[in-house]
Amino acid sequence: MPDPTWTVVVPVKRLRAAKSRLRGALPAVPHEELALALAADTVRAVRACPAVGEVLVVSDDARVVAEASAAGARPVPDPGAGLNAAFRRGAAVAGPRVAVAGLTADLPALRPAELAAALRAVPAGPSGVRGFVADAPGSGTVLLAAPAGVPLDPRFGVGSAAAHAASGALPLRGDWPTLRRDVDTAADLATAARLGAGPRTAGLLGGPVGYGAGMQGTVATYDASTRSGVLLLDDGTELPFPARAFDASGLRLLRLGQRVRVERDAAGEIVRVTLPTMA
Ligand SMILES: Nc1nc2c(ncn2[C@@H]2O[C@H](COP(=O)(O)OP(=O)(O)OP(=O)(O)O)[C@@H](O)[C@H]2O)c(=O)[nH]1
Ligand SMILES: C=C(OP(=O)(O)O)C(=O)O
Repeated sequence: MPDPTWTVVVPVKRLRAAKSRLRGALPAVPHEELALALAADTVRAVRACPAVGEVLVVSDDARVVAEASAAGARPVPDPGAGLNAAFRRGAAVAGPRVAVAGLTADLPALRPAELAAALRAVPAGPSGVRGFVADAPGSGTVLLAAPAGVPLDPRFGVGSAAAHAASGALPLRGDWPTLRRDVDTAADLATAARLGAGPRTAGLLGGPVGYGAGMQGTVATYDASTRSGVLLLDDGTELPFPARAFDASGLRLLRLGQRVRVERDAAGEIVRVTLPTMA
């Protein structure tokens, strides 16, 4: 039997008011650009998910509406009564005979295959059970999915994972790190960047405002068996680097005393060690 086709409802707040806890996370990037990039990467991943037939973006923000339409999503006016009302409006537009999932718009690292796997995990058939995916900390919800004929009945907001479970929704269990990684804070953004943010968000992270771009130092210690070590920065700071930073360099080895360039993420962690001559 083929997988059912889902309609996914993605609500996006007015950019001016959205993602307030993230304000200032990228000091050189206007806040609305960051909020828009998170939503654009989320919608792009949902559109690329083979289990999804239609994407409804519930928003009153003109830029969000324009981008959503250009990306092949269908804009739905926000009723202006908060997040759950926005989800309910999207579900109503989809209609009662359609499988509807609500997804938050702050998942810039989302991989379409993880969304597809989570939607496959929703019990099919006449049981009438909704499924939800908790966010990485476990208290919030990133996805609430209702099979055809079952009302979405969204309970998003603080403590929504418990609220969804209490309302009879089934917690969907699976290793879906990019689906669970909603971005509320600067630390969440750094984690999403490590998981691999979508192109719009990555463009803001790695552009001229990139963290630590141009910082240089020398290799103080390097252990080939763990592919990790310590760098001595030009300002005298010693900075350990993990194997994944070395792996991202494309180099085969590092020599002690070798001069390197260091790329760090929003949280200050080294994500790549390269030679100063490398692009
Ligand atoms: N359409 C619509 N979307 C909303 C509304 N409130 C929240 N959202 C969206 O719901 C998702 C999850 O909400 P939060 O993580 O609380 O995001 P937020 O309210 O923008 O962020 P904070 O200001 O930091 O709480 C985000 O994608 C928001 O854009 C609303 O009233 N209408
Ligand atoms: C909107 C929610 O949470 P957060 O604001 O933590 O993303 C939620 O979990 O329903």
